[in-house]
Amino acid sequence: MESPQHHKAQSGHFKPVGPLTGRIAVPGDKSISHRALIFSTLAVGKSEINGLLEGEDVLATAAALRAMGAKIEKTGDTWTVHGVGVGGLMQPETALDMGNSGTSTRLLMGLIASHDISATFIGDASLSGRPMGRVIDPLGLMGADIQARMQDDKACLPLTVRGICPAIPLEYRLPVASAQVKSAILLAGLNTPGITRVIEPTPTRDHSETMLKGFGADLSVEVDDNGVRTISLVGEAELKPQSIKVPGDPSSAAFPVVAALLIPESDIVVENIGINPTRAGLFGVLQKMGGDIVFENERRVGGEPVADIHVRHSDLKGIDVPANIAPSMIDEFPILFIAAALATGTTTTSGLHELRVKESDRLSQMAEGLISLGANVTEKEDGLVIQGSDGKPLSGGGNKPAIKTALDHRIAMSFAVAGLTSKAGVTVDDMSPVETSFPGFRDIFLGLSAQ
Ligand SMILES: O=C(O)C1=C[C@@H](OP(=O)(O)O)[C@@H](O)[C@H](O)C1
Ligand SMILES: C=C(OP(=O)(O)O)C(=O)O
Repeated sequence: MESPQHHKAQSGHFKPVGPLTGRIAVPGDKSISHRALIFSTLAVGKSEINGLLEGEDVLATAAALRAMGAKIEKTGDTWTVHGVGVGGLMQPETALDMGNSGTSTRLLMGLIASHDISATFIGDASLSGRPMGRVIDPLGLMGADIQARMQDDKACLPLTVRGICPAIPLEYRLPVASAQVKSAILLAGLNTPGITRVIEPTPTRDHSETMLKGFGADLSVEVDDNGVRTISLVGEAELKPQSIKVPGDPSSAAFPVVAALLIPESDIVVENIGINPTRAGLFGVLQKMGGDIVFENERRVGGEPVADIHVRHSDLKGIDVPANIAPSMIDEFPILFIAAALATGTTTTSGLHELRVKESDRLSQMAEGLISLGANVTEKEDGLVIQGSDGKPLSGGGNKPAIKTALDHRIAMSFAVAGLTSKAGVTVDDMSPVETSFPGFRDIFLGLSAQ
């Protein structure tokens, strides 16, 4: 019932709306939700999770963990996980269907790599084109045997991981700034004797480190003078069950936040959003562009900083977005590009090669879609240069061909927001991928514009 769906395309039309007003919440953080389920599975005993994102990506992780022996159920608003303990995973009987989810795939590959089991990973057309060599290389060094389909010299799904126990502890310097690769290695390290070390020249989201410490793992982080982080994890860990509250997802909050900045007279609060600095880069960039964004009621929930985000309509100015901020807002560039297209002046982005290997090539999909709506966009190898419209709505238009979303939820949601701020509305060819990360997306916007 909860295995990932492979949907039929469902187009959507988004018309200009009046001011957005009111208070809303968005679903739970996707990164933290995946990790809450995985770490709870590795604890001995019963963990409880509140605020879990019930999007298809997270449900794919849950289904795979069940197939490897975890008992995962929902009662009322609370998810309970009866963990099997580090080293206790069972051999899954069928292939693990990861749907559209890169995080599920790469983290679970790491988990399986140091267990004496094997698993085949399959996924949808988007996921099946994404590069897996970045996890295959370090997990191979730890002793796992991974056989993948090759596509244009790139290792891709379907692939089979044959884990090894005991695996060999690894010291690994990340060649690409990726929290998924870091987390895959740490997960493999949990059931490996000795110390596993990941060296991270550019910091990425640190939820795995924070949560592993919370679950009782012996993990330390050292930061040198150049900001290079070394994460050391003592293996053969024993994790203790936890009670976890998942904050609202800043990557989902990004859509109503940008919509409220762009639509005149809007004034909204998005409640209970994670503002971990390794995730919240977009909000700082929008503030630099002149966006009226205030963090209210700042507090900590389960080790993560959280705030209510108050946003009012603002006249945005284009800026030069520094490349080193990219990891802290890597999933938010599509919606930033919409904001930039309506700002006054030029916005320049760079250092964004990674955007080409997400659910779609987000640089080319966004450039193509924005140009079709009348925006002035230049696509470079590692970023977009966008000449803003000086606040004038993009033309959009009923007879323009639908925007192509290429199975990418963030492209779909970005152009939905573009439609709300356009002259004549925007049609998006397929809104079904939105279910991967933001169930209820449309209703939340309807609520804000109806008030
Ligand atoms: O670790 C995670 O939860 C994620 C890391 C990022 O991917 P990369 O590690 O590929 O940058 C991000 O794009 C993804 O949505 C979630
Ligand atoms: C890149 C994303 O997710 P994943 O890598 O898990 O598919 C995303 O949610 O924008």
